[in-house]
Amino acid sequence: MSAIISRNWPAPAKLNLFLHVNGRRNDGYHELQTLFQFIDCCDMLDFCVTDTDELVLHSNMSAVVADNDNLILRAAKSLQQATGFKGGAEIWLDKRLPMGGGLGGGSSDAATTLVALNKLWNTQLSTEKLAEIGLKLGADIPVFIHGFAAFAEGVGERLHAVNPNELWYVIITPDAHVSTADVFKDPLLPRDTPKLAIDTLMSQPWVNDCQKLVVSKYPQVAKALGWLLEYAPSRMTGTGACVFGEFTQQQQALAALAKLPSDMQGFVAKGMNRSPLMVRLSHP
Ligand SMILES: C[C@@](CO)(OP(=O)(O)O)[C@H](O)COP(=O)(O)OP(=O)(O)OC[C@H]1O[C@@H](n2ccc(N)nc2=O)[C@H](O)[C@@H]1O
Ligand SMILES: Nc1ncnc2c1ncn2[C@@H]1O[C@H](COP(=O)(O)OP(=O)(O)O)[C@@H](O)[C@H]1O
Repeated sequence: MSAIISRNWPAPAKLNLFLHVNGRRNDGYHELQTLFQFIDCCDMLDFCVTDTDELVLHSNMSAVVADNDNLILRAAKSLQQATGFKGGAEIWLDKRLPMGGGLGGGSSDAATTLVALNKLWNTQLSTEKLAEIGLKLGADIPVFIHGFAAFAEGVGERLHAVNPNELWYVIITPDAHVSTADVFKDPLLPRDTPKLAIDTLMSQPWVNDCQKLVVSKYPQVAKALGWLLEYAPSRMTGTGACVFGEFTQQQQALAALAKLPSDMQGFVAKGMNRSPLMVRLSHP
């Protein structure tokens, strides 16, 4: 009998609708306040439970990230260790999201792996426990595990559900790799934005405190943002390099994208306050 494959587990991307750096902690990490919203563009994962403890990943990105470094295998291993589960899994990743651009695809893949395997292995960890395991692998993983748009504090682990408008976005992926570590190391990064109270979020102008620094160092990001600002309110997500412009109508977003110069790459996406992962979780 052939093994059963559980298919089509989505790992959506996120945007940081704003990102404030409030200070630096003693351990070197930065205190942030950010507003996470998912978008309807996803990597897709399939899983098959196996009898031995082996974890095997098949993907269309393996040449870029070594298996040992892949957050998917690291997440699966962490779940085995936390639960003592004796079996393993074969995992297929269809990588569709641009990597390392502040869209959180790697973190989302890890979150989907934890949520899916917890169900398929019947290990029955709570969402909070999964988020705790995820946080050790990356600061953005908990929000993908909880699956609701959130105002996040700390390094991104203290989450409060919020409902920002689900707008349409034109997202540009500049041809630049921005290292998160380098941005946070830079002496020119502003680190003193006063903390916001949650009830004032929607009435504040939304900014990304990393943007000015990244724009000054990466002409490709400056160019993409400059172009987008001609059409819509626009910002960078995370520590870059991707930038997004906000549109109320899909049609407007598509019309702007159609004018994108041929030396830039981009796509249109819809904001989602509920992750498609949660919808998949409720299906067999
Ligand atoms: C700032 C965000 C916003 O979403 O940027 P993006 O990664 O999405 O661009 C994330 O929280 C990023 O989280 P994560 O992706 O886990 O960060 P990592 O790559 O592990 O961080 C690399 C390095 O950046 C520094 N770092 C990271 C996060 C933080 N709150 N303070 C820091 O000082 C640390 O030196 C860390 O070793
Ligand atoms: N499954 C994965 N998908 C994408 N990146 C991964 C994965 N596993 C590990 N990584 C590493 O994590 C880094 C950050 O990836 P990603 O989450 O896409 O970007 P960001 O953190 O900028 O939002 C990548 O550059 C890559 O080295």
